[in-house]
Amino acid sequence: MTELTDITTLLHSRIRDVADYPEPGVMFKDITPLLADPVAFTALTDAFAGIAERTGATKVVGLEARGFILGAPVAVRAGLGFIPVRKAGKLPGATLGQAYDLEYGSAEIEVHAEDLSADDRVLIVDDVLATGGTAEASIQLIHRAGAQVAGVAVLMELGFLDGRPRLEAALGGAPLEALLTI
Ligand SMILES: O=P(O)(O)OC[C@H]1O[C@H](OP(=O)(O)OP(=O)(O)O)[C@H](O)[C@@H]1O
Ligand SMILES: Nc1ncnc2[nH]cnc12
Repeated sequence: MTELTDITTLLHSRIRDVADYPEPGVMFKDITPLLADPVAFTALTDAFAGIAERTGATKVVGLEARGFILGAPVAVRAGLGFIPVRKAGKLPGATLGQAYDLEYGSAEIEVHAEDLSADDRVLIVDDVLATGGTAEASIQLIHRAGAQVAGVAVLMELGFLDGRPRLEAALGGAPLEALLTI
């Protein structure tokens, strides 16, 4: 087995399918088994940190909540600052906000405007790319804050929900890297 096949197999084996959660018809991809396995979690962190280095990122943005768990160790490993993009109403300072729809509902995300500047190239980290609504809204937020998007890195892409074309349009040439496609 090649190294790439190895990590793909390992990560895939640590994702649990939960049918009809959080609502009927959704196959929920649960990453908690992966988080509980230090070998898999470290391999994932290293893979994302490699993407941060290759894309010349200067900051890592994590998308609440699972993107915080995955993104914060990536920032530390890559020696970069971490910026939380939070669900609306959770950040105490001056924020920029963006509404969006996702596979099971709608929401609004916010970022502290002062956390990003025109010099920044941001790698957005999350666990799942589904419809692409969350990642697209975060790209819009980063652009509105005046910063550049270095790329989007996700653990898994749910290919049947067609998030990629939508996101690639928003990314304008920056890479969308999915370690697994389901
Ligand atoms: O591509 P999309 O259709 O936007 O869906 C993907 C998003 O949905 C999930 O987050 P969720 O909002 O459920 O929040 P959580 O991490 O707090 O559980 C997931 O962690 C992604 O952020
Ligand atoms: N099917 C799914 N599993 C886990 N997280 C998700 N976010 C959006 N859709 C999801």
